[in-house]
Amino acid sequence: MAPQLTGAPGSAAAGGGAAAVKPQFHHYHHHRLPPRHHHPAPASLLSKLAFWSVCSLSLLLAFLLLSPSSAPAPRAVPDSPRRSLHAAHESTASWGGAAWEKKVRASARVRRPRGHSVLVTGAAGFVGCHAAAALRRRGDGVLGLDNFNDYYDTALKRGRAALLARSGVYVVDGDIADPELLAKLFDVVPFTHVLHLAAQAGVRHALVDPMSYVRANVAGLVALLEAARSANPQPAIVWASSSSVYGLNSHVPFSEHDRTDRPASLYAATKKAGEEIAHVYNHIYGLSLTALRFFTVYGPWGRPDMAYFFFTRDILAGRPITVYESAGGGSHQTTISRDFTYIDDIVKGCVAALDTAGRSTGSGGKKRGPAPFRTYNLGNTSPVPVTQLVDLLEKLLKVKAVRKAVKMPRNGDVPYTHANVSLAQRELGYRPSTDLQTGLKKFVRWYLEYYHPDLAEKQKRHAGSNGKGSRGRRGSLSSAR
Ligand SMILES: O=C(O)[C@H]1O[C@H](OP(=O)(O)OP(=O)(O)OC[C@H]2O[C@@H](n3ccc(=O)[nH]c3=O)[C@H](O)[C@@H]2O)[C@H](O)[C@@H](O)[C@H]1O
Repeated sequence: MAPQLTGAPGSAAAGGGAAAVKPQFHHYHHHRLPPRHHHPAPASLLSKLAFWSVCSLSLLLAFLLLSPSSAPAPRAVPDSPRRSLHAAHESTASWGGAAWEKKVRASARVRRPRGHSVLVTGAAGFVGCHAAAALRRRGDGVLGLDNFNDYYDTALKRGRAALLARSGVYVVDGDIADPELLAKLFDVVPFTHVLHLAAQAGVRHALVDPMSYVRANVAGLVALLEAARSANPQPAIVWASSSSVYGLNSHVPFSEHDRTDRPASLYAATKKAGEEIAHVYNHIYGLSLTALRFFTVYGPWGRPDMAYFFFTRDILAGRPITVYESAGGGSHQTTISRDFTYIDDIVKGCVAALDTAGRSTGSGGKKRGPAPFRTYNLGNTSPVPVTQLVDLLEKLLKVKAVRKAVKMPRNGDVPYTHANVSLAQRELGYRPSTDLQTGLKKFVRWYLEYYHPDLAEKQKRHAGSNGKGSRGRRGSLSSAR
């Protein structure tokens, strides 16, 4: 039975709990202070002094109790659920306790011979939820981890997690930057692999909130690698880097041998930093590490901050869309293009990377021999101009877009991406098979069913009367069927 996913936006507001303990003394203080020249009787003065001392002490106590750094939690197994209160994302989620551990173990239990036990970080994210579902479908043990932050609509993230829950994948509500939680997870489950997809994504948003990129993509990655290198056994790690590391590289198609030292955005710089950090952990601790450079991934259950997604929303609402049309000063390209890659192709690449990842060699925090260190492009190999993306959306939505063509601003975007995937093809058997038109059709069908079920129904009836009927798949993560 398909879940109803069109409800109100999620209520999991990050950091909302702090307001409840904020002292509201300002007005009280102001109104009750005695007049300046009034001399109260000694007894009354003493009782006032006592009253304010108690207030100050309570405030100090409340501050100390709620401050994460002042109350380091012990590494011991907590009997009752614990609240995560970490600076990177003030998750109000609780974890720990016997019932929680049972759920964690059940989710990570392998159900096929020689299957993997995989921790998927960012499991309530776009790629994370599809990858977790695919691994679970073939019988791998899968545990999700996600902090459900509000970078975009948390209801969408909760919806993805709800679907995963139905297929037996539990998504722990917690942060990758929470070392105690990570240590606990590795204590409870001897993960063979980590698919690390939790990150602060989005190229342009880095102009707005640069520190969120440093926290998630640098500090968060280090926290995860620290936990993995101390784990016994050490897992093999496959993680999401980005096509954006190629930055101002003008040699096309982009190959893994090309320069990646000229990023155009802070997002790209943090992903590039991640690749270097990963090398350190491979070199010192013998962790098996594979970086996958994703090229503009799109599809059902996608990210609302990406152009194909918000273009769809705005076209349907009759709002103008801004289409970047020329690079202005680029050496060889004038058309802004992307190597748009369909989610199912990316998931196949992730699964193949997990299957082919050699083992980590360290134990007890020490390297015992060389471990694999790999980097692969996962793209589609056929760039499409953004103007053509809009043409396709107009056709599929049957609505004309109100286009505002502008020269690409200097906002971190690069003019052009194009993947050379021959290395992934050779070593992972990666062969992208979905062109943009086919993939967008699947995205649009999902989008309408999720956000505009009436419109979806109308389109279906129309297609049915033309002999092209399709069965609704609302609430399903298997987008390829
Ligand atoms: O491959 C990656 O590593 C990255 O892919 C994605 O970034 P991008 O390729 O930039 O995708 P996206 O924002 O959808 O813009 C698509 C096109 O629309 C153009 N664009 C964008 C906005 C706008 O208003 N107008 C416009 O023309 C824009 O100039 C661009 O040409 C992920 O978001 C990122 O997290 C990272 O994973």
